[in-house]
Parts: sequence; structure tokens; C-alpha cells
Amino acid sequence: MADTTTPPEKKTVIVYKRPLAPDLMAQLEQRFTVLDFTCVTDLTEDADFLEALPRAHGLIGASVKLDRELLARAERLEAISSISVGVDNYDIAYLNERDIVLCHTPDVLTETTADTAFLLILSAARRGVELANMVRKGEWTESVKEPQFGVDVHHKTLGIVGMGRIGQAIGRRAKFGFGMTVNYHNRSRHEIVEQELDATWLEFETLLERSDIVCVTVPLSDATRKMFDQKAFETMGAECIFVNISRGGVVDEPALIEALQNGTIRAAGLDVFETEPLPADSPLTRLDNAVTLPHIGSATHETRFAMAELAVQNLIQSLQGDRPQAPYNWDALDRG
Ligand SMILES: NC(=O)c1ccc[n+]([C@@H]2O[C@H](COP(=O)([O-])OP(=O)(O)OC[C@H]3O[C@@H](n4cnc5c(N)ncnc54)[C@H](O)[C@@H]3O)[C@@H](O)[C@H]2O)c1
Ligand SMILES: O=C(O)[C@H](O)CO
Repeated sequence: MADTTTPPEKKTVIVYKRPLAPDLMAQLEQRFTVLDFTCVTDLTEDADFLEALPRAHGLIGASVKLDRELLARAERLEAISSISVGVDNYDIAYLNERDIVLCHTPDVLTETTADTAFLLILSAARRGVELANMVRKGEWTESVKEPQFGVDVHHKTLGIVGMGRIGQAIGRRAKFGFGMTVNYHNRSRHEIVEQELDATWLEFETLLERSDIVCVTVPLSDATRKMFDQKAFETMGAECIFVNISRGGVVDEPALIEALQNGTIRAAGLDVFETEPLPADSPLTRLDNAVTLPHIGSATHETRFAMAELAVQNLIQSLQGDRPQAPYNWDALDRG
């Protein structure tokens, strides 16, 4: 007898902002109806995206603030798969209320992001960008003299704020690659890390006082928002280099600009900003002692592919009703 049962309707997935490699896209298309919004710049204002949201069971992408108001339109939403480890773009309390699983991409980007931290540390300390620009502009007319010298990184004291996955990877580079002394501030102490890196946990202010270089790797949250303010920069002092690989929101940006302009701190290496892309008229784009990167912490071919691959797996598993490989809020959900 012919099978007259209708096959179950395919779930709908929206891919936004981050284009996926063809084989990853194919994995989604085999299972779901896929709506591709990766070419839309201003997603939250896009009429087609807003119209598609109520049909979506899953969202996969990054770099867009998905707030409560926007998500309320997505009545059928079961899972969000963020192609990032940071989850500050999502209203997690609201996702928990609605039993929507949020997945992210920890671990696969840790080493690359730690490399980027060292790119910033070295560039800021050795004035790499400023002096390279001098060469490019044809201004290298005599040998570099003392006013243009940088400062050493090796054997200095590094203060890591947020000794998580990335903080630890930065600490290993510092300790074993550069012979640095590593101190850290974190919500909780990590005794194994303390042994491995011979690192000391310090109160936030003490850490700032004792550091030649401060590197921030905390997530953005209510507790960390603007934790680097005028007082923090004053505590770091005139020789200190400040490196931010976390989120722009952890810094009071006008206070940082003032600290760089006044010599309250020596220099900054920044991958992240309060507003991204960094507005062209920001003083940070013009200060010689600010090295500014366009949020490329994880932006290598290998790592961005690994992140996308994990995010696709996370989404497939979530929409199949399985526990995904890297859920962020699993314990807060009914199925957790
Ligand atoms: N620039 C980039 O491209 C890039 C790339 C990856 C990650 N990041 C950022 O780095 C963050 C960290 O990533 P991770 O994988 O290391 O996360 P993680 O969770 O492993 O580490 C974060 C650490 O910060 C600590 N912490 C949290 N709140 C704190 C507070 N108020 N005071 C002190 N310590 C606190 C946590 O205890 C944890 O040890 C991400 O959330 C993201 O925002 C940026
Ligand atoms: O949180 C993250 O993963 C980065 O900021 C984006 O790669």
C-alpha cells in the first residue's frame, strides 16, 4: 500500500551576517529550509528579515544584537547558534524564559585570540604600527633615535584580567615564550593555573598597580561593564600598556582616550570598541600610542572555519532535540 503520510515539514533556519562555507551550508540545506541573510548589513532594519523571523526555528550567525524585542517576533525559535564565544549580544534571561537554547564556540578560537593579544602587546610596546607607518610614508630618513624607541616585553609583568580559556592561553605565551611574570584577577582562583604559570591572584587594583602590561579577557556583563575607567588607568600609571581583546564595553572609552592623550598610561592595543566598526572620527584612529585592530581576535581562515563548523553542528544537534556540543545556557533550560 502506498505511504500516504506527509513527511514532516522541514524546520527553517536563518543564516545571518557570517557567510558559511559551501559544505557547511549544504549540511544545513540537507536538513532545513535555509534563508540566507548574510548579505544584509543592517539586519535589524531589514523588512525581509523581520518578516522571516516568525518562521525561524533556528538562527546562526554573529555580530548582531538580538534583543528581547527582536526575538519576540521569532515565535517558533528553538535555538540560536552564535559563531562566537562571547554571548553579550543575546538577552539570555529572555532565552531561558522561552526555553531557547543558545550555543557558542568556545575553545576552537582560544589559541588564535591569544595570538592576537600578543600581536597587540608587541605592537603597542615596540610601536610597531607607528614606525611601520613612518616607513610607508617615506619618512624613514635617518636611523631611529631614542624618542622613537619602544619598551621590552620579555621579562616584564603581565596582569591578566579574566583567567579563563583565552586568559590562560595568553598566560602560557607570556610565561613560556617571553619569560614574563604573570599575575591575574578573576572571579575565582585557579590553583592549577597558578601552579602551571607560577601566577598570583591579586585584587583588581593591586593587579593594575603591579602590571607593566594589563590584558583584558573577561566577558562583557553587568559586572564588567566599564570596569576600566579613569581611576583604573590612573592606577596603572604612566609606564603601563593596556590591551583589550575582550569587548569594548568593559572600557570607559572617553576615559581611555584621555588617558592616552595625557600620558596617564603609555599605550593601548585594542581589538574591540564601544561602537563597532570604530567610527572614523574617533581619536583612537589618530593617536600614535593606540594600536587599533578591527575586531580580528579570531579572524584567521582556520579558526573562523572551525568556529562555523562547530556552530553548524551545534544548530543541527539543537534542532534535532539533542544536547549540542557547546551550549551556553543548557543548565537553565527545562531540558538541561
Ligand atoms: N576579540 C575577539 O575577537 C574575541 C575573541 C574571542 C573571545 N573574545 C572575548 O573574550 C571573552 C573571554 O573568552 P573565554 O573563552 O576566555 O571565556 P571564559 O569564560 O573561558 O573566560 C572568562 C573569564 O573571566 C572571568 N570573569 C568573568 N566575569 C568576571 C569579573 N566580573 N571579574 C573577574 N573575572 C571575571 C571568568 O571567571 C572566566 O575565568 C569572551 O566572552 C569574548 O567577549 C573576544
Ligand atoms: O566572541 C567572539 O568569539 C569574538 O569576539 C568573535 O570572534
